Amino acid sequence: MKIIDGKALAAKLQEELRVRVEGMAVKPALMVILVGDNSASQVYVRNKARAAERIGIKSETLFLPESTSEAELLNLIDKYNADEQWHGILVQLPLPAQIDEDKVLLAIDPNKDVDGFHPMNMGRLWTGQPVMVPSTPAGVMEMFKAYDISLEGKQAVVLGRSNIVGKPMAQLMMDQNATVTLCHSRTQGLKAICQKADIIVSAIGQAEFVKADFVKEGAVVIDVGMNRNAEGKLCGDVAFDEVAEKASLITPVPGGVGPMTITMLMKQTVTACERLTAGFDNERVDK
Ligand SMILES: NC(=O)C1=CN([C@@H]2O[C@H](COP(=O)(O)OP(=O)(O)OC[C@H]3O[C@@H](n4cnc5c(N)ncnc54)[C@H](OP(=O)(O)O)[C@@H]3O)[C@@H](O)[C@H]2O)C=CC1
Ligand SMILES: Nc1nc(=O)c2c([nH]1)NC[C@@H]1CN(c3ccc(C(=O)N[C@@H](CCC(=O)O)C(=O)O)cc3)C=[N+]21
Ligand SMILES: [Mg+2]
Repeated sequence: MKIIDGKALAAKLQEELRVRVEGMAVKPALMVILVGDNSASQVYVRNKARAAERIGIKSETLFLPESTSEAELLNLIDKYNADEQWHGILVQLPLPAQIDEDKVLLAIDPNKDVDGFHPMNMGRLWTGQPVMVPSTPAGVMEMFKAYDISLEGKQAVVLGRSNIVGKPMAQLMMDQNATVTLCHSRTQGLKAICQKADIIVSAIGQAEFVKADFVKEGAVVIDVGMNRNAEGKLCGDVAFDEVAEKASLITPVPGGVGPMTITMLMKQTVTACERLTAGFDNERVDK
């Protein structure tokens, strides 16, 4: 068994981005909007700010109260859409109950949608013309590349069908010629499906759900989950110690997918800046 070191790979890719940004006349700028005081979200936005700083990306985090109305948030998004100094706009999810997430994602200019969550960018991904790719699945694909994991003809199983992880993950792997099975809470016979997989990507948010008997000898196991176990310790969806004995490659939590997510978000911000300063428009230009 070998551990896929997301932290080290993220550091390497961030250094490459730093060099790329050094050569840019206009420095990329990212606006992160956090509504409410979700403690996990605070950690994530702090990690994003740190990575931006290391790379030379300007970033600002707007901390809005839990009581913020949908109209207030939509107004702010309009403001940053129109403001040329910002190339990326990210609204941290989840949002408080009074705010409709779909409306918010639709309001962000697709050219500035560094999360790749706007329906336009989602649609482009599914039709094979990606511009902005959701950062978590993009980070997993970078791991496959860095560790020479070919997806060609492989049986891949994705656990979780969310718009931000499971669905784009399945699409990206299919695009690399894997045969993908997308599982969710209504899937019957989930364990047996996993047992046939060459590659398992778990993104369900259930601590230690994927056990050793789910996993074929030699499979690759990617753990996207970010959970707290009974002792309050950060852990993934995979029972790491027992699964590690069967997997050929496995990601840890922390230090696996999380740092890659942050890094791909930074990469998209750099790309958004390059495209916007070159005058590309997502809605009109087929590039
Ligand atoms: N490391 C990183 O960078 C990131 C980590 N995460 C983490 O990944 C996990 C998933 O996130 P996200 O996609 O946003 O979560 P969602 O809650 O939006 O989606 C969870 C998905 O998992 C499915 N699911 C839940 N329980 C089970 C189960 N017991 N068996 C099978 N399927 C199940 C759900 O099924 P159904 O659709 O039927 O309800 C749903 O499709 C979370 O732990 C989150 O914190 C998320 C983003 C980035
Ligand atoms: N609009 C939006 N975009 C997102 O990309 C988004 C989001 N909302 N909401 C929440 C999820 C989750 N997410 C993570 C970011 C960083 C780590 C991360 O840095 N993880 C580290 C350490 C985390 C820790 O110490 O708690 C690690 O796994 O090693 C994890 C998860 C982005 N998300
Ligand atoms: Mg909501």
